[in-house]
Amino acid sequence: METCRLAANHLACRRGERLLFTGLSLELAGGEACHVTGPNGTGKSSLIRILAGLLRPFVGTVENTGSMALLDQSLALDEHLPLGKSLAFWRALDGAADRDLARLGLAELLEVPVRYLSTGQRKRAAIARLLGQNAPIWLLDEPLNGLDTQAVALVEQLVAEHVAAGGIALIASHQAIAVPGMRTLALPDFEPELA
Ligand SMILES: Nc1ncnc2c1ncn2[C@@H]1O[C@H](COP(=O)(O)OP(=O)(O)OP(=O)(O)O)[C@@H](O)[C@H]1O
Repeated sequence: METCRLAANHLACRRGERLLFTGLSLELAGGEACHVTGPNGTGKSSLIRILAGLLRPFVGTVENTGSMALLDQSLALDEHLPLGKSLAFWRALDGAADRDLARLGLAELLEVPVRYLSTGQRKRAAIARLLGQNAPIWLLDEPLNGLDTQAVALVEQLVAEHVAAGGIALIASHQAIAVPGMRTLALPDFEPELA
């Protein structure tokens, strides 16, 4: 896997008139995972979006070496196509074979239109897309939502494998997630006054 690094320098995040967090710095090298925790509304998803380059920080900078793949609540698959064809669209762009479809329990669902997939099946499909991107840096926003116990264990295993192979995983989740050696970053539950 290509060398990777992800650093956030003195980030502050403003949403509307609220300052969600300030002075947030982190640095992750290849082989490291971080679990971002915090009560509802503290800014876990906002942090992930800032790191992904989808939201401008109020203050601070993000640096990354290596490409990033984002897993969040949106599913970037054509709802009207069967799952297999929808994944094939991205496979043609990524130039990589779909990985682990059987392991994700998707092999039997390739003929099913994406719009008919259940919540957990949609999440599994999103994970297939994540794997297909072959990105060294994973940004995962609530990756366990909607998954059954077996699938939760599979995600934990996939993250552990990714990190063991030299990748980075940053995971925002309310739920406990077991990955060996993973650090925790707890977002504070407070609202600093805007200057
Ligand atoms: N576009 C927006 N404009 C104003 N406020 C916003 C916007 N998007 C989100 N917020 C607010 O920012 C705060 C943080 O939202 P965010 O989704 O980052 O929190 P979270 O920690 O991921 O929450 P949860 O645990 O509920 O998923 C919330 O109070 C939310 O209402």
